[in-house]
Amino acid sequence: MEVFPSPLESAKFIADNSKDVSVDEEGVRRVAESLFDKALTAEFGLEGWKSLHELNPQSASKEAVAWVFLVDTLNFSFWSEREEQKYLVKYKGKTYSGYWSLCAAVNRALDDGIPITSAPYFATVTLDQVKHIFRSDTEVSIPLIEERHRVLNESGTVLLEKFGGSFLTCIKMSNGSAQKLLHLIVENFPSYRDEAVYEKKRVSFYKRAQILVADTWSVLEGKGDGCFEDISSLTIFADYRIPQVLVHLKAMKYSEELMKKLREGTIFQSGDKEEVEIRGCSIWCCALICKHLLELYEKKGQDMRDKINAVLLDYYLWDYAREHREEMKDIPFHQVRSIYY
Ligand SMILES: Nc1nc2c(c(CN[C@H]3C=C[C@H](O)[C@@H]3O)cn2[C@@H]2O[C@H](COP(=O)(O)O)[C@@H](O)[C@H]2O)c(=O)[nH]1
Repeated sequence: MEVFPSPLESAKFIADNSKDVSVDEEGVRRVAESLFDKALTAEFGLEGWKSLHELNPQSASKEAVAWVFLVDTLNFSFWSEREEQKYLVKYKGKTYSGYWSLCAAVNRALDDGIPITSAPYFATVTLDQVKHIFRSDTEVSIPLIEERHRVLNESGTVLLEKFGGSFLTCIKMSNGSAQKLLHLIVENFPSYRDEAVYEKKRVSFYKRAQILVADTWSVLEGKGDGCFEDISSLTIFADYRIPQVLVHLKAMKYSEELMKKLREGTIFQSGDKEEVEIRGCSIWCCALICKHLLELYEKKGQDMRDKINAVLLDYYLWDYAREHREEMKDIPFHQVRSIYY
């Protein structure tokens, strides 16, 4: 059995050695306090995954699980070099950008009778078919279209060869363990192996693998095959929006030098020191926010461990970032073209 570095241990190691990114303890405390009342609302709960997002599947069927697997296999790199020229998809009268444009394109294909979520289809889908399915309603195409085609064929082939063509089989093999499912995903689907080397040590983030476990938990409403007793062992998902919102909320800080590079629009490479520090410190910062939030409730005699975890904190912060895009525009996000997030 291969050894996988733990994203949480990786994050602590990165945060302890980071030069250009730091977690602000006082800021973390303030964010935890500001979330105290929120933690009890529907916005923070597992139900929000369906009730707040019309493009997400509303059922807990095998087809809904297949939808989650397909979307999280393609859940990466939606940012555009110029804000005014973006990939957009119109669906049922609404125009969607970023991650939601991916979901809109998938739902549009399904409505057109294209079985995009079925493994025999996406294992052999052609590049031209992928270009048609993810066609844009602007001049700007979806980024990394060739890589998307490659990971679709790769993931579909693995699903067919190892799991009878169904991700639900993979979920059942995890026997209700989030960590087991995480390892099955990283072990069998190469495009999910989101790792780096930092200060000569192998570190992991497993952003798409962890969000796939989390979205599986959400779409199955934490019940049946989706009841993971260790769901709280997952970390937040180190994308390019969570770091932005943590800096905006002053729970995390960038050095002057890094801020200058970000403001100049530097394109980093996957695995660069700055990128690893941004992602690792984001995971560690959110682990501390969760810890403080649980302690605040403990002081009031309330054990909130089944209502507060990194998954729900992540979903809340990610939705917050989308709703506060305007206020956050002076905080740059780090630009990397990568299939990992
Ligand atoms: N940390 C974290 N990263 C997330 C998500 C999601 C979608 N999850 C939604 C689905 C159900 C839940 O209720 C969530 O609302 C996408 N991403 C990442 O964001 C980036 C896209 O950003 P923008 O360009 O602004 O759309 C890109 O790296 C993408 O991989 C999340 O939840 N957490």
